[in-house]
Amino acid sequence: MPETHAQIRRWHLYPTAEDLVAHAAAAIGRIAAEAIARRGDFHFVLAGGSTPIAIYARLRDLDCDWSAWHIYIGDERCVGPEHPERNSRMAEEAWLRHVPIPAGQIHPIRGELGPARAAADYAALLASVPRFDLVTLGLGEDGHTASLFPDHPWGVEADAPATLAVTDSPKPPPERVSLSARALSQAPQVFFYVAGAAKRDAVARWRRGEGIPAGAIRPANGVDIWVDEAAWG
Ligand SMILES: O=C1O[C@H](COP(=O)(O)O)[C@@H](O)[C@H](O)[C@H]1O
Repeated sequence: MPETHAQIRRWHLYPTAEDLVAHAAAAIGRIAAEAIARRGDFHFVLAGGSTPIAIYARLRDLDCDWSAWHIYIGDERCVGPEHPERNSRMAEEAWLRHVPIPAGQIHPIRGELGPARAAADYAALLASVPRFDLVTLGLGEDGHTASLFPDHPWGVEADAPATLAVTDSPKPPPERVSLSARALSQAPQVFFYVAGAAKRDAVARWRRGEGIPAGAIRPANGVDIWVDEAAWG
């Protein structure tokens, strides 16, 4: 559980964001193929924001059994389905509408319901999910991940709910839904994508062991952080 052990971090440093994208997309493809070979399906939690867009675009070219993929999202902004700030719309445009994953296996958070109802709705869905094989996350300039922000609840406790309703996010839009740190920590593999000089300060704080939200994601196998040189500093 997140509060009972330290975060194990494996940093993967790439010269450019393009290198990071190529290696991260290939790793996702490998993990998917292994999960499908082992159990017949692949349960994948997506990061939102702008950093993963190029990775998602790469995934369009994967040669794989798309019928075995099940897609979730780690956080959502409470705006309409077609709003430009909607994380699920970003993933749809960059990747999902270009591949034949069955529509019933793509599970957006219904941010249009507002934070409380959307969080409850998604928690009910997650209760029936057998497992996550891979969770992917980003890192905000203030150290946030998913929609877990500094000085806000992160849901690290063993009995924390799977989802949190956020009503006062410091980054717009203020209303959001996030998977809790506890839920995001329940995967054998957790990747963070971190690119660009704007993330340098957050990376430095994380490396120093400061208490940023990204540090609250503590899966038993540790986390893999894919970082470009601009963010590494
Ligand atoms: O608001 C959010 O920000 C973080 C970081 O996004 P990025 O644009 O800096 O890559 C993201 O991981 C999260 O999903 C999103 O809702």
